[in-house]
Amino acid sequence: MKEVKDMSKLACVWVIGEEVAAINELTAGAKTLGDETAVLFAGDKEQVAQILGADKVYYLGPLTDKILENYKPAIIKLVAEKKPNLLLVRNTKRGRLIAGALAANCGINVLTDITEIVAVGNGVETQRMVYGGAAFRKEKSTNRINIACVGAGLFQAGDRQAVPSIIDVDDVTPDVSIKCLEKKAKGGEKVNLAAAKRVVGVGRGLKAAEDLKMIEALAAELKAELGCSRPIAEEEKWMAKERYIGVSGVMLKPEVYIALGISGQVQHTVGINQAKTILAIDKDKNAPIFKQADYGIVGDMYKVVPALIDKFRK
Ligand SMILES: Cc1cc2nc3c(=O)[nH]c(=O)nc-3n(C[C@H](O)[C@H](O)[C@H](O)COP(=O)(O)OP(=O)(O)OC[C@H]3O[C@@H](n4cnc5c(N)ncnc54)[C@H](O)[C@@H]3O)c2cc1C
Repeated sequence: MKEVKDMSKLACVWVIGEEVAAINELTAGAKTLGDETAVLFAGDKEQVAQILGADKVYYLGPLTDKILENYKPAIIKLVAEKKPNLLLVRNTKRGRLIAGALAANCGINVLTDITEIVAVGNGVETQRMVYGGAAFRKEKSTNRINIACVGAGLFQAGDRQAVPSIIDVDDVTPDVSIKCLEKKAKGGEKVNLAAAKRVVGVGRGLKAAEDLKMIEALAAELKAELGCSRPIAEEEKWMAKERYIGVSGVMLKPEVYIALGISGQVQHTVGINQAKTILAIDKDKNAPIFKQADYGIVGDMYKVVPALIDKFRK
């Protein structure tokens, strides 16, 4: 029987990256957008086996004394040769830099900070936030090749994934005008809030860092991850930056989000738009968070949270 092309998909979508978890997440998205998927990976060769879901992995080389950008010549050559319809990179400084280099060298359109992407004809339609998260803009790119910079949590890696075939790219001459001198493990915690099913978020309603114990106790009862609004991480520094939710932080997709002492400014709420159920607790009945919440409790969180912990324990 003749092969039937799925018209809602592009012929070929690639993912470029160096972190396996991020690559697997982007690959899950690539599979929804393209018939054929491939990953361009630079890093520890042993990690290639952990890359799942794509049809192929092009292995560029290690990153011991190098950075991903050093492989720009090989990436540009491969893209110019194979002409995938769409490339996906993480929306990080490094990902954006690769996107810029590809745009300059291969005439590719760069689609930044996207919150939604669908294949349309031979191009893509994307949505992204503008005015600091106060509004969304839809864009359509009909360019032959596009590269989208995607934040954490837009796609979710599946559980059972196919093992790709591995292709060692052999004519790689890294451009080492920038050399990696030292790598240090990042201090603090590693958390993937974007994948959490339940999240308890706390805001400026919290009076002191030590009161976090009360919030942690609630999160523990609910088997939930802890998150926060930006001021709690950036200003107070009571929680790691990886834990703040919103336009400049993490985008959540949990079953349940509980907002404690968070007023609900748009820069925060865009990060919880995709939560299935939102419960808000705030002492101000006019707090904007109540407009978005499915359930609301107007009250002092210092009274409501211990009462909830008590109830859950019983
Ligand atoms: C460009 C830009 C990007 C930004 N990006 C982000 C982002 O990604 N994420 C983010 O979160 N913010 C972001 N912000 C900041 C954002 O605009 C808000 O300032 C921030 O979200 C407010 O945090 P909050 O709700 O914790 O604090 P507040 O707005 O001060 O709200 C505190 C709430 O706690 C309530 N409260 C006080 N005491 C109690 C109590 N005892 N019990 C119950 N309720 C109580 C108050 O009634 C109030 O509603 C950004 C801002 C800009 C300009």
